[in-house]
Amino acid sequence: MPRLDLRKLILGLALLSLVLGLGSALYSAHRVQEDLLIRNTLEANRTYAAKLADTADTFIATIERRLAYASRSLAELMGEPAALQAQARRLQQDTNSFNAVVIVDARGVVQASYPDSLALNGEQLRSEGDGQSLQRREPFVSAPYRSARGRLVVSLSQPIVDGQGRYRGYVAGAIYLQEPNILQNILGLHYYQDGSYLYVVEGQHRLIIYHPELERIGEMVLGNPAIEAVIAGQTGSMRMVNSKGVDMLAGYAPLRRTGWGVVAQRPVHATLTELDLLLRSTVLRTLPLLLASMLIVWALTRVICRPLWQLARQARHMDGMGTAYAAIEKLPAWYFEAFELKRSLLAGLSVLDNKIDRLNRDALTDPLTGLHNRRGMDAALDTWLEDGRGFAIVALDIDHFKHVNDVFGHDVGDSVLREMGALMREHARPTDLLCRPGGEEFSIFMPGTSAAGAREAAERLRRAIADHAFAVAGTVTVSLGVAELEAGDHDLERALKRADRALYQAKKDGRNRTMVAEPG
Ligand SMILES: Nc1nc2c(ncn2[C@@H]2O[C@H](COP(=O)(O)OP(=O)(O)OP(=O)(O)O)[C@@H](O)[C@H]2O)c(=O)[nH]1
Repeated sequence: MPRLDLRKLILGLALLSLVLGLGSALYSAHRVQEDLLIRNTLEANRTYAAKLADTADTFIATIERRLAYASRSLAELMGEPAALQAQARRLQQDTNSFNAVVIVDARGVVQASYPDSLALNGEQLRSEGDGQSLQRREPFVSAPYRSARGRLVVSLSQPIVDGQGRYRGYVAGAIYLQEPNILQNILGLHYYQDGSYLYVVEGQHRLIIYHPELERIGEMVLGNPAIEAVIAGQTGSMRMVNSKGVDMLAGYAPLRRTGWGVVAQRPVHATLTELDLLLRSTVLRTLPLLLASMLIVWALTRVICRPLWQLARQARHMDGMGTAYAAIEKLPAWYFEAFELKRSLLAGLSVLDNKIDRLNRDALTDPLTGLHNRRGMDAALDTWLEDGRGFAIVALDIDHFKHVNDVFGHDVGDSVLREMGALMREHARPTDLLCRPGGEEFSIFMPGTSAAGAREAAERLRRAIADHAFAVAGTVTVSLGVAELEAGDHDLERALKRADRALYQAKKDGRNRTMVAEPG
C-alpha cells in the first residue's frame, strides 16, 4: 500500500484548515450580510411606499380641490350644453390628471363629457360608480368599476350645488386603470431596475388599481398579509410569500384620503443575488492568496520534513563503523520531534557500535590468553602485507605440553597457556603482534625487525619462560623458530613454513632453544 508522506499530510491538513476557515468565515459573512440586506431592503421599501403614498395623497387632494373649484362654477351653467362641454374639456386638459371628465345632472344624465370620442352626452349612466356619486351627493372617490364604455376606472367626483343649495348633479374625473394614466406617472417612474416593483390596492374589494403588469390590474388579491395590513391603515414592512409563492420583502403604506394602500416589494432572491455575486468575487479574490499560502506551506513542509528524511536516510545506511554516527550527529534537527529522534538514533547507534566492537574483538581474539586468534592474526597480517611492511616471525611451541596436561590435568594446562600469554605480552614491544593461532602454538610478528633482532628477543623470552615458575606445573620450557619476511615480500606462507621448520629443528635439537631459519 502506498503511504501518504508527511509532506502531503501537512499540506492536506493546511488545505483542510484553510478551506474550513475560509468556508466558515464566508458562511458567517453571508449570514450577517444577508440579515443586513434584508433589513435594509425592508426599510427602503417601507420608506418608499410611505413616500409614494404621501405623494399620491397630495396629488389626489390637489385634483379634488380642482374638481371642487370647477364644480362651483358649473351650477350656473347647467342647462347650457355648449358651455358645460367647454368646461369639461378645460378641466380634462388643464388638470391633465383624468383620462375623461363627465358632467352629469341630478337625474344621472350626462350633460357634457370629454374627450368627445366618448359620445356620452344625453346618456343615462348606470354603472356602480356613477350611481354612488349620484346617491352620495358629496366628494367621493369610487372603487374600481366598469364604466359605461366598459373600461375599468376609478372616478373622483364632486357634487354640483347651486347658489340656493340645490343639488344639480356632479362632475367626475375618471382614471382609466388599464390605460396610460396619471397614477402610472406618479408611481411607476424609477423603481424597476432591480426586481423591485410597486402596486396599489383599493380597500373595499382588495382590487389592484395599479400594477406594473397591466393585466393584473382589477385582480382581487385575498390573503396577502401586506395588503391586509395596509388596508387596515398600517405603515410597515414584512417578509412574506406573495400570491404567486414568491418570497418577498414588502414595505407598505396607506393613502389616507382614499383607503388605498401602496405596497413596494422586492423578491428576496433578487435582493440576495448581489450578495451571492459579492461572495463569489470574494472567493475569486481569495483564491490567489489561498494558492500562495499553499505554496508557502509546501515550502515549509520541506523544511519540516528534511531533518526526518535525512535521519531516515542515515539510519538506513548505518554501518556501525562510526561514520553513520558522525553523519547523524551533524544533521540539523531544529524542532523537538526531530531532535528527539536524532538523540534516540544516536543512542541506539552507540549501543550498536559497542556491541559490534565487542563482537569484532571476540571474533578476532583468543578468549583464553587474550592474544589474537588465527582470524585476528590473518586480518592484521593482511594489512601489513598490503602496506609491504617487512617483519620477523617467531613460532613458539611449548615443550612436552601433552605431559603437562597428562600429569596436572587440562585446567592446569589452560592456566599454563594463560601465563604463557602474559609472559609474551610482558616481553613484547607494543608494536609486536602476539597470536595464539591454535593449541599450544604461539606466534609473534615483529614489524621492521631482522632475523637476528628477532632471535635475540626470542631468546630473551625463552629464558624468561624457562625461569618462570608456573602455577602447579612449575617449570615449563618452549622451543622457538625464527624467520624473516623482507619488506615487499608478499609470500607469507613460505616465511611461516620456514619459521615452523626452524621450530621443528629446535625441537629436534633438544627443545628449550631458538633456531633461526636460513634466509630465502
Ligand atoms: N590444556 C590444553 N591443552 C591443549 C590445548 N590445545 C592443545 N593442547 C594439548 O597440547 C598437546 C600438544 O601435544 P603435542 O603436539 O603432541 O606435543 P607436545 O606434548 O607439546 O610435545 P612437543 O611439542 O613435541 O614438545 C596435546 O596434548 C593437546 O591436547 C588447550 O587449549 N589446552
